[in-house]
Amino acid sequence: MAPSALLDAPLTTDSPSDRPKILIPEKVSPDGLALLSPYFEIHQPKNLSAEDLLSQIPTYQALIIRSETKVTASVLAAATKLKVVARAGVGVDNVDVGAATKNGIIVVNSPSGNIVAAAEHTIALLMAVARNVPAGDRSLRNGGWERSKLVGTEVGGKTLGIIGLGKVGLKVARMGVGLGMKVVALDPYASPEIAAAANVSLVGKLEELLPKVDFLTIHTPLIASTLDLISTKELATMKKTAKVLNVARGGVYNESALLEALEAGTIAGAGLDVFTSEPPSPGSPAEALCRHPKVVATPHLGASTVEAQENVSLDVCAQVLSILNGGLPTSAVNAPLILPEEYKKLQPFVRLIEKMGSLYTQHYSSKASFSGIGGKKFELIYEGELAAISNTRPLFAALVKGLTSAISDSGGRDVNIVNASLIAKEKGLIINETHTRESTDLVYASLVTLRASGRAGESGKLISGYVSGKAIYISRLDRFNTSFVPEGTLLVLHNYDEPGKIGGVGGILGRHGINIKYMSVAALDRGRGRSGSGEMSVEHSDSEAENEALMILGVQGAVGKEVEAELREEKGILDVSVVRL
Ligand SMILES: NC(=O)c1ccc[n+]([C@@H]2O[C@H](COP(=O)([O-])OP(=O)(O)OC[C@H]3O[C@@H](n4cnc5c(N)ncnc54)[C@H](O)[C@@H]3O)[C@@H](O)[C@H]2O)c1
Ligand SMILES: O=C(O)[C@H](O)COP(=O)(O)O
Repeated sequence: MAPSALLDAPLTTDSPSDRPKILIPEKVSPDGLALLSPYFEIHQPKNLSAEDLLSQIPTYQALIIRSETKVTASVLAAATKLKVVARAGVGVDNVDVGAATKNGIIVVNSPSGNIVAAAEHTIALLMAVARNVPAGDRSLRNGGWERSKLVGTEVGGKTLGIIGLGKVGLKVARMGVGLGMKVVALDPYASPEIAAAANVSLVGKLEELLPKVDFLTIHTPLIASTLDLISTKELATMKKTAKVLNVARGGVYNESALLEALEAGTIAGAGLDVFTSEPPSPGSPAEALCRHPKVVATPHLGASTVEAQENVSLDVCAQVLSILNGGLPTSAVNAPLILPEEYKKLQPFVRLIEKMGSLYTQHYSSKASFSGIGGKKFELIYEGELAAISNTRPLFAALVKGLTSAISDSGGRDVNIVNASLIAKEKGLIINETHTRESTDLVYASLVTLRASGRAGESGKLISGYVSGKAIYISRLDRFNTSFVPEGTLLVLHNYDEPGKIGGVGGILGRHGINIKYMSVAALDRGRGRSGSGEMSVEHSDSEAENEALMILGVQGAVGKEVEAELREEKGILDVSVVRL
């Protein structure tokens, strides 16, 4: 997808110092950066220390990294402006994704940009360990000509064991088959059909796989279940002639156990691209492995091809561009996938629902009976066309943002699709979404209703809204049908529906220099509301008097406490709330 597909309004090319800033502390291909440089100030410091990253991160909106930068919880907590961490590659084990989610920071990666590179590097190591290529090269450079000492083994006809038949593993499997190898794999989540189509025999247990293989390669992520997956016990069950490969992550083989097995002749060799600490720390088993005569080692070069680096750079920079412009990523690690077409349809409703949430909190918090939003049950009811959209996560997030923004203590952190559920949980909000497709008498293409029910004894509340073109409207507030744009400063006055009210209120506002921009008088809904939400029951603790109305005024000028108090004292005014949307 072209990055511009998600852009609503083009980003401005302000003078460099005013532009949002992007930090790129590692080498990332310039292909993707060209997408960003017209709009953002890009900093590419060399050898940025952990301390420098921590002190500099607060000024950046985006951070683009590879596998060397450690994006810790402390870095993310300090990153008050950061919207996105983009990993120009696959593995995000150097990013504290949980902390990013908590802070509302999207983590994106490039899940397929370097698969070919990683698979080809695995095959390069396979051939190198099978045919002693590096040892021959080393010997020759030192003036040697050691032919009989460096006799290798053919891979054709041999058994290649693969643990992890995902994107890289499957590619390696196909390449192995191409080399004439028999391929056996272990992956509890792999599709048997895909494996069969690639001529791969799946086995169910490690014990079944290990004794069979001449070469073993692991292509899993490093997670709790794969840490030290192959250690002393497992190595002991392998052929003495077997050789192992690791182009996944350091730690899937226990490095001390592997070193011992090579020393003891339990297995014959290893090709290693990744280590538990990179570069291996002095004196560590990883460092000893790199120097070991039976090992061919490379410094995490699996993704280091020109082509892969172009791919991953373009992938993540397009996502950074989209996110910094309020759009969506295409492959977020900690956010749900939403198709761009769906997101476009949802966008005006995102604005509407955020305003509805904010209107709810501000309008009702002025009432003596209001007991906060925590512990309340909210229902978002989607009617009409909107009911057909299944992925409404942005609408859920918009409600959480709207409800909490007026009372936010989230340290200025935005509520977004990444952290909305977490924040809702923290604030004790219970939010359900209902898709009502049966609504037949809707005036609008889609209608959204927010229904809030309080704790026992508290009355329920309703707010409905709709979208017309790009404009958003509130069509109902509790028992009153209305139509106003939820923007700017609004005065919501609950009053008796009798002559003179407008003049009295206008007089007070005029005396305080407050300009009325527009006014909407909302009448009591006496039947099924035209908005379709009339059948939803609203409990009232207020008087059920038939002659009540709501007056909604869009005003310009500061509405202070004294103005509010004066309005409350005005004859026939039952209640007043000031809402800033
Ligand atoms: N060296 C490099 O430069 C380089 C480059 C690219 C990828 N990688 C690494 O390669 C690894 C694989 O990447 P990928 O894109 O193929 O990932 P992937 O998610 O597509 O595949 C991983 C596979 O591992 C399987 N798996 C998970 N736990 C398992 C277990 N306990 N036993 C067996 N199988 C298990 C999963 O089912 C999945 O099929 C990752 O660790 C990635 O970071 C390294
Ligand atoms: O996870 C990955 O994408 C690979 O390990 C590549 O890491 P790199 O970007 O640091 O080369």
